[in-house]
Amino acid sequence: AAALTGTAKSTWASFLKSIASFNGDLASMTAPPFILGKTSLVEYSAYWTEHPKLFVAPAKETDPEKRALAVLTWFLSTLKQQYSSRSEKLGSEKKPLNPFLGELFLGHWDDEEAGRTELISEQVSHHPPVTAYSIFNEKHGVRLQGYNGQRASFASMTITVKQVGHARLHIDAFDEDYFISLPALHIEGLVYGTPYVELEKSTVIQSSSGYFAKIEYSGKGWVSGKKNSFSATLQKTGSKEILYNIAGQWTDSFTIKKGKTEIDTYSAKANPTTPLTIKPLEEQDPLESRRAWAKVVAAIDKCDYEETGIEKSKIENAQRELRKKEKAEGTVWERRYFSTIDDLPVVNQLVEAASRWTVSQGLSPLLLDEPAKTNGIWVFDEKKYEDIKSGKKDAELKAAAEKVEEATAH
Ligand SMILES: CCC(=O)OC[C@H](C)CC[C@H]1O[C@H]2C[C@H]3[C@@H]4CC=C5C[C@@H](O)CC[C@]5(C)[C@H]4CC[C@]3(C)[C@H]2[C@@H]1C
Repeated sequence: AAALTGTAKSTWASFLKSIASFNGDLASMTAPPFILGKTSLVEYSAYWTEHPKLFVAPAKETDPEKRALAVLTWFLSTLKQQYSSRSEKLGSEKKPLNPFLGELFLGHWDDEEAGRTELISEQVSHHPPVTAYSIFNEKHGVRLQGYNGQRASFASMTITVKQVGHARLHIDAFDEDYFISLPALHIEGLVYGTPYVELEKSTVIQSSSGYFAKIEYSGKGWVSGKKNSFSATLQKTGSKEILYNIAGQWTDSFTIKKGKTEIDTYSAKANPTTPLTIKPLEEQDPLESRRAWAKVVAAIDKCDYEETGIEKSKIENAQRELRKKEKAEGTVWERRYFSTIDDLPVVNQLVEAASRWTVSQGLSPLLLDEPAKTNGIWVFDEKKYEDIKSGKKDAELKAAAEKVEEATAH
């Protein structure tokens, strides 16, 4: 990307100085106009399933080992979308819009083979920011749910982000669960004004069928020398035998080896993503992200940063007003699709099993993230979903939307 020049260069320099003293909450930072993104973080859940065929593939594998490999392959295919699609489309990472409490992102992918895969993403916490999501394909009985927040720190001109939360895949046909931990990342290229994500350290996938995958990330100048690199292994939990070795670049292609024999390769280029379908803005609920941020996005498109600030403040002031009212009434904002639970037994033993590996590598044991870090352990609430689908909650939804619209209007 072209190096920064003129005012952009000076605003970026002062921005970097401000990051040096930031408090860890990325969302609270005011970034220079050219780095402002037009996408809310609540939309990022969609990156998990832009390849519906790969998402449902495990449901067709009757052999548990091959099914675990299909899950690992799907997970690896999501990394490019999650962590580099904005740089590819926009030339660099951008600062996401900071979702307000209750902000929704709803959509689906239609694929001739996979059928319909539905996406529900909701900002379930604003302080700290936490996004929860549920993505499911009824035809193949494959469901992903999870939640995540970010803890950022800054050192030697690099922003390091640790993700809190986890993802969990369930395959109905085999009543199988996969615990998926989230990669830590750091932002490179800040000093040139073209920030991009590099993944680091390792993550694991632990299945209830007794398969364990670990993925170790490395970047340019590290062992592998190439940026966005990884190497992964799949083994039976507790066994030393490596069943499969997978290695390559998560932004490009990777090969799958059984022993010394290469049995498959995956290339992002050969796997185009399926577009997400969402409702036209006028049909969206006022809490849906693209409708809620439409005026801010329009102002950014016009490069009218004063108007951007005004429209953003309207949304932020409305949120402060709603929180104040709830405090006065002793109520809390009703999360539309998610609830918190005290414990997640189905995941605990997976986390415990996966921790045996992380501890054996001298890493810290995996935790199901202390609830305090994310204002609770968030799970998709099927009952809430059914009540909404049946229309039972129409009045409540309408009232919630009116509250937000009324608070934003003035
Ligand atoms: C205030 C700091 C700032 O604006 O710095 C300017 C730069 C844009 C760099 C910081 C931003 O970089 C973005 C990258 C974002 C992550 C990308 C992908 C994911 C995966 C997804 O499943 C969950 C969210 C996550 C972790 C994003 C979190 C927010 C990140 C780090 C943005 C930074 C503010």
